[in-house]
Amino acid sequence: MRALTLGPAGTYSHRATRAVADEVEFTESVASIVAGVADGAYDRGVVPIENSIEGSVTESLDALADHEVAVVEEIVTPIRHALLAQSPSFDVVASHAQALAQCRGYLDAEHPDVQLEAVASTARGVERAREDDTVAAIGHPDNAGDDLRVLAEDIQDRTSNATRFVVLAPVSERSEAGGKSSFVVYPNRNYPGLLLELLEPFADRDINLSRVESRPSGERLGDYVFHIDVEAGLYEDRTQDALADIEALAEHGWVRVLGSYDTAHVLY
Ligand SMILES: O=C(O)C(=O)C[C@]1(C(=O)O)C=C[C@@H](O)C=C1
Repeated sequence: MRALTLGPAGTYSHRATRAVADEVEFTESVASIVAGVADGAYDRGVVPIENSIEGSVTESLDALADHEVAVVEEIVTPIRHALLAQSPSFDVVASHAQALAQCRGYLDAEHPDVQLEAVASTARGVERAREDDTVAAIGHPDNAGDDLRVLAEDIQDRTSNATRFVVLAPVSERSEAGGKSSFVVYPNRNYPGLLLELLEPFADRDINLSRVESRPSGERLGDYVFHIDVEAGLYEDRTQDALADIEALAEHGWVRVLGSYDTAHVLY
C-alpha cells in the first residue's frame, strides 16, 4: 500500500500514516495529498482534519470539497509537542501554524521575545533548527536525533491535545460500512432557515451529528460549503433517507458523499 502524507519524515501525519501503509511518501501541501489520491497516483492519503485545541485544518476541508475521494478510516492520535534546538539560546521558533497555536500559552510564558515562523510542517521546522542554531522547532521529541536537544517536553497548552486525521482512498473504494459517515454539501442557496433544513433530516431520524463546519464556497461572500459528520453508517436506511433529503435540498448545488468508516486510536 503506497500512501502520501505531509512531510518531510517525522511529522505527526507520518506517524498516523504508518498505522495504515508500509510505503509512505511525502509532500508539503495538504491539497496535493488529496489530489494525489483523487488522480489515482496513491492508494492512500492521510490528512489532518481537526485538532482539539485549535479546531479545523481548513486547508484539508477545502481540498476535500474540491476533489473526488473517499474517507475510509479516521485516526485520532495524541499530540505531545517538544521544543527542539541545537542549544538553549535561539531567536526563532519554527513549526506548523497548528503546532505553534497549540503551544501559544507556553511560548508566551517561557519565550515571549522569540519570533514565530510558520512552516509547512513540524518536521520542516525541525529541519530549520538542524540547519540554523538560532532556530528552535516544535515537533515530536523523536525528531531530535543526535544533533538537536530536547529543551522541553509536553509544551502543548492542554495535556488532552489530540488531532483527528482522515485516511483517503480512491472514490471506487468508498464504503457504506462503518459507524461514522461524512458529507460535503453545497446548497448554492442562501435563505433564512437553510442550515436548519439541512440538519433536520438527521435530527428527525435520531442521527447524532459529530461535526458541522461551514467553509466559504469561494463563489461569493456569505456563500458556504457545509462539512457534516454523523454517527451512523451509509448501510443504514435512516442515513440513506437523510441523504436523499439533503440531496433534494442541494438540487441547485451538489453533495459529496465521502463514505462511511470507523475510528482508530493510534498511540505512538
Ligand atoms: O506538521 C505536522 O507534523 C503535521 O502532521 C500537521 C499537523 C496539523 O496540521 O495539525 C498535525 C498534527 C498536529 O496538530 C500539528 C500539525
